[in-house]
This record gives sequence, C-alpha cells and structure tokens, in this order.
Amino acid sequence: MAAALQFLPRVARAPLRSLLWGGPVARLASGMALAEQAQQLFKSAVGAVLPGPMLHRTLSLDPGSKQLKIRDRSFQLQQNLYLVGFGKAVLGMATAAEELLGQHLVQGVISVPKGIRAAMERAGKQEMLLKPHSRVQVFEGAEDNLPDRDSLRAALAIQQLAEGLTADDLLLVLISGGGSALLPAPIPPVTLEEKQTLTKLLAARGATIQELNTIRKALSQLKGGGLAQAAYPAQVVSLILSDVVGDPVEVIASGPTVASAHNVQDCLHILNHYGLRAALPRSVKTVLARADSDPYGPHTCGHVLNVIIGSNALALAEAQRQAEVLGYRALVLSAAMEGDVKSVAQFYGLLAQVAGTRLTSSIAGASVEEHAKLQELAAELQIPDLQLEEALEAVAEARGPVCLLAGGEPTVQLQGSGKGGRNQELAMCVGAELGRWPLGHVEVLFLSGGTDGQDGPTEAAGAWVMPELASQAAAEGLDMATFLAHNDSHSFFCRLQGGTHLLHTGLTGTNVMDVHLLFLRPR
Ligand SMILES: Nc1ncnc2c1ncn2[C@@H]1O[C@H](COP(=O)(O)OP(=O)(O)OP(=O)(O)O)[C@@H](O)[C@H]1O
Ligand SMILES: O=C(O)[C@H](O)CO
Repeated sequence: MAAALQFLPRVARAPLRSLLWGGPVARLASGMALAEQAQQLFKSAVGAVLPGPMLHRTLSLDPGSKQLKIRDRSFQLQQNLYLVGFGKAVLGMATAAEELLGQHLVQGVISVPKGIRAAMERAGKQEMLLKPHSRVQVFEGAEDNLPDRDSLRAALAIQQLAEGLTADDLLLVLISGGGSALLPAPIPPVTLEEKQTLTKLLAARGATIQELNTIRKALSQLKGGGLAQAAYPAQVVSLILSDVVGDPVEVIASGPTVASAHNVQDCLHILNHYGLRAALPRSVKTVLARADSDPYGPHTCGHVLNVIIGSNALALAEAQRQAEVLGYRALVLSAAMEGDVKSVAQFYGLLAQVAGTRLTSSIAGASVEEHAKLQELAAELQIPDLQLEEALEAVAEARGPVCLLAGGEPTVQLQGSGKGGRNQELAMCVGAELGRWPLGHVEVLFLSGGTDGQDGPTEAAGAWVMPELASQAAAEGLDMATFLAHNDSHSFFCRLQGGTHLLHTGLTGTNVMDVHLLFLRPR
C-alpha cells in the first residue's frame, strides 16, 4: 500500500495515453486490494469535511488590515468577535476557529454532545480539543440526541451572549447536525419536558427532519431565526456543516439564523398528519395561537450571512478526485440518496449488474430489461439530481475500473432488537442483492459508511461487501435472513470472517450523513 501511494505523484504526471486501462494507473488500481482502496476513499471523503480543513477553506484573516474574509464578504475585526455554536461537530469547528481568529475573540459559548471531549481525548484527536486557556466555554448535554437540562443551560448562556452584543460586534455562529437538541429554548409556557415529548412522538411516528424542525421552530425562542434576532444589531455570520439532504439552511439545526418561512397552519397540518393535534398540551396550543396573531411576523435576518462550509457533496467530490488518482473512472450519482434501506439496496444491486454488463460487453443492449427495472426503481426512490444515465454512459466508455459514488441518508424500518446501523444494514442487503446475479467477469465491492464514524449505536462506521457475501456467511453458519429480520447487522459483521468487513474509523468529529461507494473492476 505504501509503495502504491508513493507511486501516485509520478502517476499524476503521466501522459493521458497511459491513463487508459492497461496503463500504469490502471495497473495501480488493479494491484491494490479493492477493500483497501474503498476504505482509503471513504477516509478521504471524511477528510474533506473535517472541521480544520473546512474552516481554513472558508475563513482568511489579513493580519495587517485585520479584515476577516468569508467568501466574497469582509468584516473588520477589532476585539469585537464573539462565537457561539451547537452541534455534534462544533467542538472541532470552535477549536479551528479559535486557532485562526483567537487574538480577536472576546468570548465564546458552545453546546456539544455529552462526553464528546472525553471521547476525542480517548481517540487521540487533539486537533478537536480547545486549548487549556480557551475563551470558549463548553457545555455538554443532549444525551441520545434529546434536549435536556444541560443543553437548556447552554442555550440560555448562548442567548445571553447574543443579547449583549452591539452594532460594532460580529457573532460567528458554528452550526452542525444535532444542533436542534443542543439548543432548546422553549417559548413559555411550553416546558422542556413537553417539547421533549412532542419531539419524541413525532420522530417515532416517522416525521421527516423538515417536519420535525418546523414544529421545533414554532416552539423555540432561538430556532427559526430567533438567535439572529437576539444578536441584532450585531452582524452575524453562520458557518454551517450540513447533515440534511439538499443542504437547506432553514432546516439544519432548525435554522437559528434563518427567518422561518412557516406559519401556524403548516404546524397544525403536520401535527394533524401524525395524529397529535388532539392531544397537544395546552401550552403548545397557547404558543401556536399567539404566533398566529404575532404582529411582528417572522424574524428578519438581513444582518446575517449564512454559509454552508461542508456537505455530503463536498465529501463525495474529494473521494471522486482520489478515485481518479487511483485510476478509476469515478462518477457521483447523487448526494441525496434517501428511502428505505431495502429499496436502496435493490437499486445498488441492479446498478452493479447493469453497469457490470456495460463495462465488459460490447453490446450496450445486453441488459435492456435490467436497465428498465433500474430506471423504474430510481423513479420510485425519487432521488433528486440522480446522474444515472450519465454514469452508465461513462461506464460503457470506461472499459476499465469504475467507481460510482453517492451519499445521503436511507432509513431503516426497525423491527428487531438487534444491534446495527443503517450503513451496515444497507451493506448487508446490497451484499445479498449482488449475490443474486454474480458478475463473474467483474470484481464488485460496495461500501457504506457514516461520516461521523459511528453507525447507529455501534462502534463501526459501516461495512463493505462483495457478491460472495452470502456464500461466505453460509460457510460460517451465519443465516443472513435471520440477522436481517432482527436488524442485527452489526452482530453479523462482527462474526463474519472475524469482523474484517467492518469499517472502523473511530469518531471523526464531523458529520455529513453517509457515503456509498460502488466499485466495478474487470478481472
Ligand atoms: N439495530 C439497528 N439496525 C439498523 N439501524 C439501526 C439500528 N439501531 C438504530 N439504527 C439506525 O441508526 C440511526 C440512529 O443512529 P445515530 O444515533 O447514529 O443517528 P444518526 O441519524 O446516524 O445521527 P447523525 O445524523 O448524527 O448521523 C437511525 O437511522 C436508526 O434507524
Ligand atoms: O439538529 C438537527 O436538527 C438535525 O441534525 C438536522 O440538522
């Protein structure tokens, strides 16, 4: 592996003609074990959205003029910088921000998940930890991603800091997934417990994150632009790491610096849909009724700059670049893969078959029927911006190793009480699909991993599989159907071949949903 990597700079300068299948790059792709390359590409995807690189890409400070540049905007710093943040990736983001802008930072408050500092210390991730004399105060809370007393205290401290700012100040807001639970500030008389209960009920009944956060915004002082309002007249810059498909700033962490476009009717519609309207606590009804007659309307956010600094698409773009360096024809299918894990697995299984046939057959029409089925399945999944036909055309032209990349967040219908995560379950289901149509002439591998490094309540980030999965399992006496019926994908992979199919990264300190990699390599 090390030898192969040392080879890369020379490869990058190689003339185009030698990049064709059979040239040195392709030999490199064929020489390295597929699984090793898949894990390497997953790590490069995560590496592109780590807090340090993201902030360095976005912010620059001119030490002479003390101008802070963010995209095409400049802000004058003069001991007027404040920082707040909330989310699972915010500890590392705050550390990077303080490293870059520390001499101008007056004060900061962040709300991060319970135990995250100890976990980062254990993982040896010093770059994610604030220095001992940091000006940033850290609150840990929201165990199990639910708002609690600790995160309520954090939200209050953040609110106080924001409300004390003046027109000369600049507030840097660091936002990442998990931010909603880490910034609870229910509008009285709604209590924390009532908000907790409503959130849990909506989530358990299958409400989407868009629906959940519409309700959260209506009942919160800080969500839906409330934080930006509290900081007014200070200028506000929000740096946002997206964990939602499509990167909608008004949804991520419930858009605390984005004016809410929703009204009370939207909320009532959602509550009705999930059968929760009749049983609403009186306090919630009161707050919704009050919002309906609020003469000031939604918060205005003209003093705010919202910037997406990291996303699934960005992570995929980096993995695509690295795959090309390794000699693959690499294509991004979509950064918005959603839907039931079983349907998504069927999609990847069929895709491998259609693409595999195109890769080796001179007759593109060899898989017409499967191609039609694939299109049908893609239409059912309703994946926006899916580059399916473009990818298949490129595969047909490639005649060499191909890597198809996608990202998003499929869902698992939990039925059993086993141990698993959506990435491991997806990998297992794809493995089963791949085994149904063996492509003898093409080596195939599929990897699915959560970019936060933790797939569900397990220690693994995900798993990788090949078409031989079912036969390998059978040889070890493991019945895949039974494991799947119990949502027990982690136990399955732990037992299969001594756990070698598991993807282990440890907590990464970032989170842009999941990454899926499908490799096809002619033998
Ligand atoms: N036994 C299991 N098998 C499959 N999936 C599971 C299992 N248990 C939990 N999950 C899935 O794991 C997810 C919850 O895991 P986690 O706490 O990592 O949240 P998350 O949605 O991944 O958070 P984040 O947005 O930070 O990635 C849910 O999608 C849930 O359906
Ligand atoms: O915190 C939240 O609201 C979710 O993670 C989506 O950003």
